[in-house]
Amino acid sequence: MWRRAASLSPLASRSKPSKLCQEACTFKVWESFSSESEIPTPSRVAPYITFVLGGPGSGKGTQCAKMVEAFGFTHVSAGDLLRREIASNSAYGSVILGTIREGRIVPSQVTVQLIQKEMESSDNDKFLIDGFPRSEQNREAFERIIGTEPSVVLFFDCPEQEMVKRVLNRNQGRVDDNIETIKKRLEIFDELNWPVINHYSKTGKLHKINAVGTVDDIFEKFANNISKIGDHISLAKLPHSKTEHLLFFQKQKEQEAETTSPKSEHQIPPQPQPPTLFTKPPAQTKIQALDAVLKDLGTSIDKGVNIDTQTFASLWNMLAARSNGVWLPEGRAGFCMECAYLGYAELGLYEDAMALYFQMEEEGIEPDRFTFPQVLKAFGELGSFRLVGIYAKCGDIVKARKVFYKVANRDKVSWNTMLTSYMRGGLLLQALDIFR
Ligand SMILES: Nc1ncnc2c1ncn2[C@@H]1O[C@H](COP(=O)(O)OP(=O)(O)O)[C@@H](O)[C@H]1O
Ligand SMILES: O=c1ccn([C@@H]2O[C@H](COP(=O)(O)OP(=O)(O)O)[C@@H](O)[C@H]2O)c(=O)[nH]1
Repeated sequence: MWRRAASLSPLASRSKPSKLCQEACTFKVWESFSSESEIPTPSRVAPYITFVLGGPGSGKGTQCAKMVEAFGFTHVSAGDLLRREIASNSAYGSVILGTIREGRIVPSQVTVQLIQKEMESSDNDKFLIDGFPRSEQNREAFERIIGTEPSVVLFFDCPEQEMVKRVLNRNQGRVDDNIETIKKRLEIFDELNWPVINHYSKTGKLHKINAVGTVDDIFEKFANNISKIGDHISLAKLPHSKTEHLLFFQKQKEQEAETTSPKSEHQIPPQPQPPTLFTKPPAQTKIQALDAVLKDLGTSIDKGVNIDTQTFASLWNMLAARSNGVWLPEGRAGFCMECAYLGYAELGLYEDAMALYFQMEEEGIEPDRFTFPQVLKAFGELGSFRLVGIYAKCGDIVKARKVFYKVANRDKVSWNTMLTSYMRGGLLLQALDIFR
């Protein structure tokens, strides 16, 4: 579930002097804006968020528009949201206008709140957040208020000269597309955006894209980078022409509709299945992409970086590889299973998580320091008698028995479930045996 923090805490106390404090300096002006009434926390699956970073004119907006058309992401441009706020003549419009005209950054809570509203008004769960976060304060505010982190961060790397040329030719009548403001924006970008880029580089989420070249060439790199982490696009299947994009996206939607919507009202919608190991491997390109991601994550974990659960969940989605079942690269089976486990647990799919845990146990994979607390949590959330039931229903009496004997306080329900399982399996002697 993705969640939001209950309140917006002022940024002023964390700020330092100099340009770095410009957000905080204007905080008072925005205070009332950010104290709007809270909207109840939505009950939704964690969204798949991609931050799209890059200097002014690096081509973020152009590429995001293409991703929307081709793969159905929802494009949330922070700059567009702010310009919309100005156009709506809201009480804060004129202050936002002044900030943009000077090439400075609008206080984090204002932008985050606009992003939040935009995300909540969308039915989609795949977002490209363009031109945000522009500072560490932006990033921290997003994490605190929205309560989640991006799965992927893309950085469009473009030389300054090229950016200036593009912005001056943009011709959209923007108040900030003039040489003075561009200089200021580039200065601010250098000072405040690099720490964000470095942060995501350290967490292994950052993918740098060379933003010089034709729009189509860059798009291919952009889409490939997103597909490395997400399960939304298969690298091997990535189409090239515009018509192919549309057909591909249409097909994806149809497939998704088939797997998610019940055929009739009596039919139970399909539940995520625990992974089946070592089924048919996917195409070579996908194997390489998976290997690269796993290597990155493995290295980060080895270095002690705490990989966030959203990434684990994304990895799990990727590993599920839909119709092919799950394919695990050699030597990383344990790691992948743990990721999958954490993905399940984080999504609240405790039954699946526990089923996978027992599979891991059978494979001789011990939970590590990240997984173990989640195993305990899943046990607590699920109640062990339900596990006995799950196994009994699947006809796996050996596992059911194992769980049953692991539970210290066996209650009436667990005794009954175990007994019924034995009876159902025709194991009368074993059924009697549990009373000894
Ligand atoms: N690869 C490219 N080569 C040349 N011009 C480009 C390229 N990508 C975008 N542009 C143009 O550069 C300008 C800035 O692009 P835009 O997507 O608005 O950048 P950003 O959102 O990063 O500020 C636009 O006029 C756009 O048409
Ligand atoms: O998260 C954001 C995004 C944008 N802006 C302001 O909006 C301007 C335009 O941003 P946009 O992303 O639209 O343009 P780009 O910099 O990509 O050309 C920036 O210079 C900032 O003044 C901001 O304050 N916070």
